[in-house]
Amino acid sequence: MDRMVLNYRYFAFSHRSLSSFFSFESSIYDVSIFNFLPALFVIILTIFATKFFYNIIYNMYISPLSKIPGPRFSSFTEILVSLKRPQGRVFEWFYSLHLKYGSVVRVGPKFILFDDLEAVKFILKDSDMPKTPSVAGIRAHYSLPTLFSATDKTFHRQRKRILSPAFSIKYVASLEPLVQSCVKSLINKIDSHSKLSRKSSHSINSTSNQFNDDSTSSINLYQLIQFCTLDIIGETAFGNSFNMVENESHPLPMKIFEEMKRRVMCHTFPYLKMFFKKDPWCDEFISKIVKNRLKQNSHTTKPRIDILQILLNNYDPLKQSSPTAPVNITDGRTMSDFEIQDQIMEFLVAGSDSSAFTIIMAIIMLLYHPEKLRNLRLELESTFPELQNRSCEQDDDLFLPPHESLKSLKYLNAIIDETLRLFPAALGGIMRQTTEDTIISNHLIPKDTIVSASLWKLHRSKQIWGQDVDEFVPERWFDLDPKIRSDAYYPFGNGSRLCIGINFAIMEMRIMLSALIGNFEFFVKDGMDLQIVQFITPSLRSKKFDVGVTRLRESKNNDVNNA
Ligand code: HEM
Repeated sequence: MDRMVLNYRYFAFSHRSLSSFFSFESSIYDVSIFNFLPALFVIILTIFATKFFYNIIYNMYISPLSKIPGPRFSSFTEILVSLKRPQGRVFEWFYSLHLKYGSVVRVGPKFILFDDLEAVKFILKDSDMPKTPSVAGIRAHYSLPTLFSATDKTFHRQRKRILSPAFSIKYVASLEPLVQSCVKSLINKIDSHSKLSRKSSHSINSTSNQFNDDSTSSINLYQLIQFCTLDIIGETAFGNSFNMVENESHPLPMKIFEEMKRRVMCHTFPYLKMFFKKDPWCDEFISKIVKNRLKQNSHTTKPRIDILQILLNNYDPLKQSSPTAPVNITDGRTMSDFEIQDQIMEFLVAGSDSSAFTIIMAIIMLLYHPEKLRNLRLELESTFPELQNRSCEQDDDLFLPPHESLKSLKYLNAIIDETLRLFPAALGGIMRQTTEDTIISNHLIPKDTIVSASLWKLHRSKQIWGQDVDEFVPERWFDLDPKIRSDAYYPFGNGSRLCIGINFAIMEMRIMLSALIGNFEFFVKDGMDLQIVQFITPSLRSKKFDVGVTRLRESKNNDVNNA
């Protein structure tokens, strides 16, 4: 009791003395704070300025990365990369920097490009480094990873494990009839245009592959191919074709492009986020896909197994459904409804854009290299003799080869390989981040540095591929050293992050390319804008490749008559 009183007295005393101290001092304090404010401001400013200038000096002269060549400005800021990004031409700038500075180039204080074989092999295959945190910029929400954008290894492994059954060789083979039905719609649609073209009066010079008429019979082949790859992903992954080819118009490709561009911009300029307004169209479109499937499932006991069903099977209603709530990012097995939405978006983008881009680039290359086009046709005609006996008058005479017989076609496969060499989807490079101090290409690369494998440059290295590296030469693949294929060619990435859709994409490209080239003669329009841009996936900037078209038999008959 005494102690309590004592303690209380002590508290009363100390409290009184403290309050008197404050009341006594406060007037002095009020005066002094104004006196000291400018000094305080100067001190804070000096600390920041010192830190700022120290960082610049450290990055320019002291950091182990300071010995790596690159634009002077890039040694202390990444702003040059940020400024180039909105134009979608960063890949071209990186390429020119390699030409200027060599194999290892510094493009930011902690951002290094590598184009030599050993370094790229180490970055993609041997080291298994995680993706850079910046990949989160392509997610719908920063805290919710997807398979492509995962940086956490456990999360990535779990998510890949649950999705892999939908991409096994056996399962992909079972999807062939669905792919064929979408490609059939494509060639039927193009055929209906070629019939129009027969009726119209424009002239086509079939020997020079030129087409100079603005008549309605020209088609935007790039758009049709994009529609077809989206129909295929809709049919195979989500259970319904979007019928884009059939209707010949759909906002989806443009809306996806705009949304991806918005995400890149928000990530590049986070302080301007409020100016990049989100269009709810994509979310609403995807939400309809999910609702339709749930409705279909309520009428059947045996739901179809595809990507959408795998996502729904792993739905966890207890996981947060709002992107603002915290999330356990190490759990890649279960998904909230928000995560399912974004994973679907990812498959729509990854599963259609890269394939469509590769197919259109292959066709462009073939149209500008008629002798290669002829070689492909000869190969198709010798494998499928029915191609030589077709009549263009019969509608059901369109050529649609089975995948099994395309697998061994040397020239067709070489064309796909050569296109992916010259125009890999990851034009700007594949980025990873070091998790510890690491030696790459004899340079000490500190922990947390972005290291990028410059695929575009490696795929065009004269030392590896020869003097004709910039030429389209499918023949180079016939007797290529297998070591070059395995170590210097990464169109689908490598290691644990290898493209999950590789088997699917190859089947799709073989079928579509052979069906297009086997059925039609395309005629290039003058003055096409063929500039490539890359935001997340690459595309033609104009979103257009306008061509004239006729059925192949007919164009051959014309050649004979003209002769
Ligand atoms: C010609 C067609 C394609 C090309 C050139 C291509 C290229 C690539 C590349 C280079 C990567 C690795 C990126 C990295 O390591 O950072 C990748 C990953 C991925 N691709 Fe593809 N891709 C194609 C088609 C597809 C298709 C058809 C799908 C789906 C149906 C798909 C889905 C994915 C996914 C989900 C990833 C992330 C895999 C992971 O991180 O584990 N891709 N792709």
